[in-house]
Amino acid sequence: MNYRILAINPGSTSTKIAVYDNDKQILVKGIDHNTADLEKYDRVQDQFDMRKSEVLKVLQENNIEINTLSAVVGRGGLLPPVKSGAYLVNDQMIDRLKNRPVIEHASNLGAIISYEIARPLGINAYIYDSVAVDEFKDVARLSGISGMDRESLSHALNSRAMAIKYAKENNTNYSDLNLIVAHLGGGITVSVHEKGKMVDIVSDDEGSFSPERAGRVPCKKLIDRCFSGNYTHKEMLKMIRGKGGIVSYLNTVDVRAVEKMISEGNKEAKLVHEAMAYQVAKSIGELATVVEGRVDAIIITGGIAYSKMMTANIKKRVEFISKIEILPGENELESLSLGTLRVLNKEEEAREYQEASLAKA
Ligand SMILES: Nc1ncnc2c1ncn2[C@@H]1O[C@H](COP(=O)(O)OP(=O)(O)O)[C@@H](O)[C@H]1O
Ligand SMILES: CCCC(=O)OP(=O)(O)O
Repeated sequence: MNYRILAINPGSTSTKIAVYDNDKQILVKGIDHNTADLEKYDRVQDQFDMRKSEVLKVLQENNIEINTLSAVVGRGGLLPPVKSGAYLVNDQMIDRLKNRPVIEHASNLGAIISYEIARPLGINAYIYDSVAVDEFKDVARLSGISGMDRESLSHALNSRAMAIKYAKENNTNYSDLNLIVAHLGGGITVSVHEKGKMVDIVSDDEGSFSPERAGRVPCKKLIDRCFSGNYTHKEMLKMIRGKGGIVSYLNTVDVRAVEKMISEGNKEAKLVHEAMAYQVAKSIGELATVVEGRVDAIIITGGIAYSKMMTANIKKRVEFISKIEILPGENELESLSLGTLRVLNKEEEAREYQEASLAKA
């Protein structure tokens, strides 16, 4: 059977799409959205029409008729906790993402755009390995404040795909290994995978700062700033997501630009670069305790894993824990498409999204 799959990955500044004929990629395209254009929208949800029409335009320009599609898959957004793998997009999921997302995030549009393209065609829309994949053990949920549990929000799609790829390349099974995966992109999350389950993470507000996020910051100082009267709620959120991390020190989110500054002798750039590596290493060390030190490998992935300077600085601090595998870039469009192909081929089953039955069902 031949299947054609459209994969959609909305990010903070771009929408990446790919079309696969079975496991063969026939189109890949990153649609960049102008920052000034995006700032016109109050909520992520308001960008729906603009992003959907850009996706359809790219398909048209590349002579891909939408009625040749077999399924559409979007990066799963900030839902309440879900399991790993595929979910069929349904009205309940759309209602949640449109009206009550756990956090405003571009990936919330993945399911919505997919659904709106798929529905008139009479085909299914899916999400795969959502940001909200939650396989935490109970002990991982406590934050230290009753009623304020930790949340499993991570780069699950790329992190799980890289962990599975590592296992395959080493002729073993994901479910036989303990792995730590550090995803280093515009946001950074680090996850620990114990025998095929992502049992804990260090999220993008619990660990390292990243190009555009603050990571863990001193709580008391943050509270004082919130109540200083100088900032709105929206401005404070932006300070930790969007305008935090590297950009707050160096006015760029591009690690390549930071490395150029370092090569030109900029000492602050060197310190910030080193501090990020130092913080990522601390997150890896923290998660090694979850599996009591029995770590088969540490995988470093994401766009920043292309940086030899960054990976070397992380490696020197964590190689005492386990061997290091560098798998640069992010494989999200391929992971979405191939996951959906497995569903279409009936090798995997897509779950039904139901609000009440979430992660523990
Ligand atoms: N060759 C490279 N060397 C250093 N950093 C890189 C390289 N390629 C990409 N990056 C950095 O990776 C980051 C983006 O990573 P990516 O995984 O694409 O993130 P996102 O999908 O969150 O935007 C940017 O900071 C970019 O500068
Ligand atoms: C919350 C984890 C997912 C995430 O932040 O994704 P991006 O880095 O792509 O924004």
